[in-house]
Amino acid sequence: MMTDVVESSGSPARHDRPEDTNPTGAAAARTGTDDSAAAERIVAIRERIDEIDRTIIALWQERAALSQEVGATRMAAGGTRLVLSREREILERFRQALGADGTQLALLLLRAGRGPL
Ligand SMILES: C=C(O[C@@H]1C=C(C(=O)O)C=C[C@H]1O)C(=O)O
Repeated sequence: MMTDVVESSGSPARHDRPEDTNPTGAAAARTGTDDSAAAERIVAIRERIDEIDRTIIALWQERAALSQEVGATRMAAGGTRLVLSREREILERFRQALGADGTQLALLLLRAGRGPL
């Protein structure tokens, strides 16, 4: 029978799984499965995911600081705070590499570099 489960994203998803086979043990609480081989692999993959996330956060912060420094340097020299042609290049780079999500990501990156407008 179909059962409703709430996945970690918070959105409900439907699975063909009898209620009495829902994973319920301690490993399942951490990884979403009672299968020990799968749980072990998931834990290993998550270590790399966590490493990647730390790198992304550090790079995000470095980029924002550099972008703010460019803006401050330019304004101190009498230039503009933003250069829209350069921003368009960056949006296009991310769109080409990642599609529509890339555009959204680039918009967030550019916003982080601007600080409050
Ligand atoms: C960092 C710069 O200044 C601003 C910020 C940008 C960015 O975060 O990439 C790009 C263009 C400018 O609007 C730059 O001109 O390179």
